[in-house]
Amino acid sequence: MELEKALGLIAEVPDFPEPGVLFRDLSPLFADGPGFATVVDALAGTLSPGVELLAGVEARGFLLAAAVGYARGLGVVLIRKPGKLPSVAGRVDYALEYGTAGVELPAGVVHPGQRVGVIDDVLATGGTVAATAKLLEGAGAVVDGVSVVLELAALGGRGVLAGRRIEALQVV
Ligand SMILES: O=P(O)(O)OC[C@H]1O[C@H](OP(=O)(O)OP(=O)(O)O)[C@H](O)[C@@H]1O
Ligand SMILES: Nc1ncnc2[nH]cnc12
Repeated sequence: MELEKALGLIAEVPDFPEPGVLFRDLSPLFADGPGFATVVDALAGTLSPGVELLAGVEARGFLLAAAVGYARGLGVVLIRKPGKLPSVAGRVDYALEYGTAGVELPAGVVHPGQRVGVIDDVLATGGTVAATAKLLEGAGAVVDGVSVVLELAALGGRGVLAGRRIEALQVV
């Protein structure tokens, strides 16, 4: 399937999870085999050549990072919401377009100097990716690019992540 058609499978849901938010729901894209494959291949094509490990952000980022990791022969570190990991290397709390959240890094998975590519579905305010980068860099890793399916430019994430290599398959 063509990338444009695959991206067209993303649904827009007004006023979710709260009034005023136009929620981008990737569920129909994830459920479409050819569409999902197209997007995974396109994301795989955005990775820096030196990337050694992928970081997937819970929950939608897990799906994409796992598939891209398989496609490129790379492993995945799960960046989790707080309270899920038995052994934690670090935690960062942050604000979202809707509410607040936190992320945790599992202990003993990321090594100093390791080049990690960050994968998520949506870049909005940039809070999630900034927190993820802080976690990874706190563990001594090198964040070597951020790849997302959809960037919501009006929410300013690219500015928050100034200086980082950001690859978005679609910017709206
Ligand atoms: O750039 P930001 O403003 O930080 O927003 C982007 C994040 O918001 C969504 O995750 P959410 O926290 O809703 O979690 P989910 O994947 O578990 O639904 C999305 O999957 C990104 O991770
Ligand atoms: N509008 C939005 N749609 C989907 N995910 C999001 N994460 C933050 N803002 C979002």
